[in-house]
Amino acid sequence: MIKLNKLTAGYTPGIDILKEISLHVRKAEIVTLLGPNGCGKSTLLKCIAGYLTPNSGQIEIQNNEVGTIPIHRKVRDCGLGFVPQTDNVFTQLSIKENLLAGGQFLTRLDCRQRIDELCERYPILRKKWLNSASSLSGGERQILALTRALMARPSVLLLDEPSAGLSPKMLTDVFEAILNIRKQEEVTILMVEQNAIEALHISDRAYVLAMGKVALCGNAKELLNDPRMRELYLGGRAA
Ligand SMILES: Nc1ncnc2c1ncn2[C@@H]1O[C@H](COP(=O)(O)OP(=O)(O)OP(=O)(O)O)[C@@H](O)[C@H]1O
Repeated sequence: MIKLNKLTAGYTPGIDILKEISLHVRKAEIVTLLGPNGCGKSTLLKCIAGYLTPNSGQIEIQNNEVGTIPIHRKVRDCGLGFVPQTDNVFTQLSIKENLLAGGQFLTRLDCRQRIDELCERYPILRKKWLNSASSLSGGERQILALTRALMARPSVLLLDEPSAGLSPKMLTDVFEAILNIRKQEEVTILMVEQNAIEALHISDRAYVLAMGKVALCGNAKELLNDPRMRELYLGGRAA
C-alpha cells in the first residue's frame, strides 16, 4: 500500500536529511515512525505527501509511483489523506465548513452522505456544527482533523503526531479513534509519534529512525520489549 525504496531527500542541495530509507506499510496496517527529535520523521511524511520532492528513490502508493506528484493530486487521484501536526484544521471556519473543504473532490450528494456518516460516528461534530474550529478542545480538534481527511475516503492516511499536546485522556480517545478508523475504513495508516509506548500499543509494526536512516524495525509488541529500542530511543526506560 505504501512502499519506499531507498528514499533520499532534504531541503538544501547537498544535505540529505533522509538517507536511502526503505519501508513498507501493508493494507490496513498501522505502522508508527519513531525516533529522536530532528531525525527526519516529519520530513519523511512530507515526502510521501508531496510537499517535498525526493532527491532519489521511489515512493509507491497502491503500487503506483507517486514520487513527483503534488499533494492536491495525491489526495484527489491516489487515495492519500494527510493530517499534519500543526495547522491541520481551518480555525477560522466552522466544523461544517472544514468538512466541506475535506469533501471538495466529492459530488454534492456524496459529500452530504459522507458528512452524515462521519457525524454519526463523531456526534461532537454535529453538536458543534456551526461553531468555529477554534472553539474545539485539543482532542476534538484532532478528531475534526482526522474526519476532514476521511471525507475523501483515503486508502492511505499519514498522521503527524496525532497526540501532540493532548492530555493522557485525550490521547487515549484519539488513539481509540485511530484504531476505529482502521477497522471501519480499512485504511492503511503511517503515523509519526513521540508517545512511543502508547503508539506501539496500537500499532502493528514500527520503524525507528536515527540520523535519517532506519535504525530498527519490527513487530510493535516485540519492539516494546526490545533492549535495542530502549537503548536507541526510550533512554533506557522500560516499556
Ligand atoms: N523546511 C525546512 N527547511 C530546512 N530544514 C528543515 C525544514 N524542516 C525540517 N528541517 C530540518 O530537517 C531535519 C529533520 O526535521 P524533521 O522535522 O523531519 O524531524 P522530526 O524527526 O520530525 O523531528 P521532531 O520529532 O522534533 O518533530 C531537522 O534538522 C530540521 O531542522
